[in-house]
Amino acid sequence: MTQQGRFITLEGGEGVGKSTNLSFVRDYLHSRGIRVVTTREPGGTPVAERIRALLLANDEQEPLDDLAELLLVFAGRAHHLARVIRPALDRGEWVISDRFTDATFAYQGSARGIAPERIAMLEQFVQQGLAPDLTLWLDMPTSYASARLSSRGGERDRFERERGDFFERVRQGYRARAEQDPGRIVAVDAAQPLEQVQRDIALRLDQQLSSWN
Ligand SMILES: Nc1ncnc2c1ncn2[C@@H]1O[C@H](COP(=O)(O)OP(=O)(O)OP(=O)(O)O)[C@@H](O)[C@H]1O
Ligand SMILES: Cc1cn([C@H]2C[C@H](O)[C@@H](COP(=O)(O)O)O2)c(=O)[nH]c1=O
Repeated sequence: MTQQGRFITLEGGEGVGKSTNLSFVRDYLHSRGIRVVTTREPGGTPVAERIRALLLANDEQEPLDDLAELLLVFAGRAHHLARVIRPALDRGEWVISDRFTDATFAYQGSARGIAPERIAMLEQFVQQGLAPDLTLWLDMPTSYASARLSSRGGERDRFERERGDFFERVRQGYRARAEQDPGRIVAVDAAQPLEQVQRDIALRLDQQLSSWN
């Protein structure tokens, strides 16, 4: 009998350590004999990566409209679900994604100001009830994240160039999601040294694995 695949997402603002800890979660689950597919949003397939490039591009000549941004996010997600996420779950593999729909509520909803009801409508239409089983929300003060991003260097994408309280609104958006769905979304204090962050994640994964068995 094929085991049921599980869907885990990592969420949080810019530079909180999602990619770093996604590798940790993948290796942790591998070490327990679980077959894992890792992916990311926006992106995750060649077509969805082209949509990602559109979303992240800095085009000062023609700034992207907020509603167009939202629809592009869901267009990429529909394709990603059809080509990668659903097939992997159907094969009994676990999927770990660097960001998913909580990011849409935080960025397009809380930060850009699109009504959550509109996002929820698209969520239902595109995902047809499919949602993460567990979300690790890596949370830390926005000033820490911006210091980490500065030390990483490189050119900033369209989101990373946002100013004012944009990232504070993103953080509030994630907090609101976590309050609405405390059984699924677990806050992890991402301002701690990496070893402690990963001890907290491992503890949470252990609890979750035993409750799923
Ligand atoms: N707990 C930690 N303490 C200190 N530095 C960390 C910690 N976690 C990650 N970092 C460092 O912070 C930087 C950003 O980490 P990472 O790229 O994993 O974040 P991210 O959330 O995936 O970023 P992005 O939003 O840009 O995709 C990297 O240089 C990483 O090594
Ligand atoms: C899934 C998703 C993502 N975004 C934004 C958030 C980030 O700024 C970029 C992705 O870059 P990163 O390397 O993962 O930091 O996309 C968004 O606005 N809405 C979404 O649903």
